[in-house]
Amino acid sequence: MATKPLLGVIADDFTGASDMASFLVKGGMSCIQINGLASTHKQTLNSDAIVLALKTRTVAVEQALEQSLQALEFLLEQGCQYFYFKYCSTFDSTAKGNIGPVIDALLARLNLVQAIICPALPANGRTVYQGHLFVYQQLLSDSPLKDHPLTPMADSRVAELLRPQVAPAYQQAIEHLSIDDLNAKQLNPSQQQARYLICDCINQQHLSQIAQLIAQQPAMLLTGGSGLAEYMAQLLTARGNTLSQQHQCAVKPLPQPVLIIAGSCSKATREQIAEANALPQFCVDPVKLAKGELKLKHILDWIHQQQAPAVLVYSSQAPEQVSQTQQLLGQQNIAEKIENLLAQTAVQSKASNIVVAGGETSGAVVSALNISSFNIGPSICPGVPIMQSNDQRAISLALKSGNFGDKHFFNQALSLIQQLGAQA
Ligand SMILES: Nc1ncnc2c1ncn2[C@@H]1O[C@H](COP(=O)(O)OP(=O)(O)O)[C@@H](O)[C@H]1O
Ligand SMILES: O=C(O)[C@@H](O)C(=O)COP(=O)(O)O
Repeated sequence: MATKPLLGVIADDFTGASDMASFLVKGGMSCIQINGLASTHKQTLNSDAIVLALKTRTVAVEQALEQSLQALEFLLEQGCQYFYFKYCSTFDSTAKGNIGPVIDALLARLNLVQAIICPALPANGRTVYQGHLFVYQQLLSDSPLKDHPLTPMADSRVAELLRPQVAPAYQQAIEHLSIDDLNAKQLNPSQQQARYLICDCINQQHLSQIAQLIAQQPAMLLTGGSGLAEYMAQLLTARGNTLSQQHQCAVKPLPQPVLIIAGSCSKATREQIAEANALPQFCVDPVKLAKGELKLKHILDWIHQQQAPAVLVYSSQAPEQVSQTQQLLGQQNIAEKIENLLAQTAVQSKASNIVVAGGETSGAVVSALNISSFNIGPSICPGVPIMQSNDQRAISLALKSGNFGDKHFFNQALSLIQQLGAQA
C-alpha cells in the first residue's frame, strides 16, 4: 500500500487549482487543494493528489520563481512522486511571462530534462492543432482572450508564446507532437530529446493517448491545463496504490443566501451576469471606487437589505470600458483596488456560500478569507467544483475561471448549492 501522495500540482492561480482538482477527482484520485504557501505548515496529507494554489500568473518573474520553488519543496517533503505545473488552458501570461521561467526552474530542481506542454482542455473548447491554440472555433488571438485586462493574448502559436519566456540556451529546444505522431504511438528522436514538447490535442481520445505516451517515457515534468490531469490520474491510480477510496467529498452548504462575486471581465462572465438578471445585482463603478465615493460599507449595507436566495456583486465591464478605466486609473492599481474591495466584501458579509468569477479575483477572495485548504465536491460545469473549507466555518466556495461555464452558470451554481444544502 502506497503511503505517499502520487501527484503534486503547482497551480499559478486559484481557479486553475480548483479546475485541476476537479479533473483529478474525475480521474479517480482523492485530492486536497492547499491555498497559498502560508497554508503549507507542517502536516501530512492523506490524499492521492495535492494541488497547491498560488497567485503567480501576473506577479514579477522573480516572485513567481521563488514561490513556485517553495511550493515544489513542500510537495517533495510530502513525498509526491510526479509533478504537474498547472497554467491556463489559454496559456495566459504577461508579456514577460512566468510560464517558461517556472518550467525551467522546476526542471532544474527535479533534475528532469523534458517537460510536456499540454494546455488543451477539449471539454471547454480549448484545443491545440498544428501547435496553434484554439478557443472553440477561434484562434486564441481572435478569441475574447485578446482583450483580457491583465494578460491579453495576441499570438496563438504555443511555441512562439513559450519561446521568449524560456532561458535563451533552450529557445530552440521546442518540438511539436502532431496528431499523426500521437497515432504512431511513439516519439521520434528529436521529440525524445526536446526539452519542451508541445502536444496537439483536439479531443478526449488525444488526451488519453498523450497520457499513455508519457507513461512509456523516462520521467517528465507535466505542464499545462487540466485536461491531461484526468487521464494522468486514471493512469497513475491504475499503476500505484491509492491512499483513499473516497474521491469526491461530500459538500454540505449551510442554509444561507449565496454571495456571487464577479471580478472577471470575460465575455462568458458578462453573459452570465446578464442571464442572472432575476437576482439583485450591485455594479462596482471603478471610477467611484478610485475617487473614494464607493466604499465597502455601501456594498455591505446593500447586501444586508436584500431578501433573495443569492446576490451578485460585480465589477465586470466590456473591453472598451476596461481600457478606458485602465488609462484613467492604471491597470495594476485599479485591478488591485477592485480585488481588495471584492475580497473584503466576501469576508465582511460573513457569507458561507460564495461563488467567485475570475482567477485573480478568486485568489484575492480565498486569501482574504484565510482558508487553508478545500475538499473537492461535485462540479457545476467542467472545471468548476463546489469546494468546502477544511475548517470549522465550512464555507462552500466555487471558483469559476473567467471564461468557463455557459450563460446559465450562476443559476446552475445556485441550484446545485441549494440541492446540496437540502441533502445536508
Ligand atoms: N471594470 C474593471 N476595470 C479594470 N479592471 C477590472 C475591472 N473589473 C475587474 N478588473 C480586474 O481585472 C482582473 C480580472 O482578472 P480575473 O479575476 O483573473 O478574471 P479572469 O478569470 O476573467 O481572467 C482582476 O484583477 C480585476 O480586479
Ligand atoms: O486552465 C484554465 O483555463 C483555467 O483553469 C484557468 O487557469 C483560468 O484562469 P482565469 O481565466 O484567470 O480564471
